[in-house]
Amino acid sequence: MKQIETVMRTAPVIPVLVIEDLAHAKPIAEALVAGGLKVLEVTLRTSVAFQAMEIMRQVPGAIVGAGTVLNPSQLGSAVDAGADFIVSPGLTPALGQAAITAGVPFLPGVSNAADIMLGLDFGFHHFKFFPAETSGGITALKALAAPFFDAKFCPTGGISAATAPDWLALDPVLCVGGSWVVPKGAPDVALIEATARAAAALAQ
Ligand SMILES: O=C(O)C(=O)C[C@H](O)[C@H](O)COP(=O)(O)O
Repeated sequence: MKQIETVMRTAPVIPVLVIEDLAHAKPIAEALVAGGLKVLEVTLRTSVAFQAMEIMRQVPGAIVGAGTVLNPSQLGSAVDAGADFIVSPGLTPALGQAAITAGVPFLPGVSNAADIMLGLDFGFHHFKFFPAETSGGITALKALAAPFFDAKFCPTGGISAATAPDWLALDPVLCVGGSWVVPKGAPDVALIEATARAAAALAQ
């Protein structure tokens, strides 16, 4: 199992995926990996999310994590479904403890100093800055990164192909997350692969 820093350094962009139809799982994962984005975050927002993760994990090269993990029960189910890593929009003591107990790479969501301090208490140094744009954007992350000089971030929420390079230029930012790579609906695999290739090319 990879460390969360290794996962974050694999590609500059983590596509945030909302899979509504299980038939879309394989073609989307194949197109993303072909385009150079190997790290995939499947949000637990749909009833087929766990099955989608299992299908995507069969695609050679794919590193598949679960997103929108809100509590220990969902974390346990995601680990059972083979999640390579776990992403949450926020951090609670119960979820932090569950991630440590499970020994799974974990990227907890933070949006302020207290969130980061809770994470540090657990020994976490890698965070999803969420929701990135509405939490103050680049200015806010720069301010937070000053006292928390050891912390590394994956800003997510409101980031686009146009703004991703500005975030990736920040030292503590190892990658960004975003749903822009895979538009909703039936997958246009050629478009997804091309968008992924452009995103992968943003590597620092
Ligand atoms: O579902 C989750 O786990 C989340 O925490 C939220 C997602 O990461 C963001 O909604 C993605 O943001 P957009 O790229 O602006 O669509």
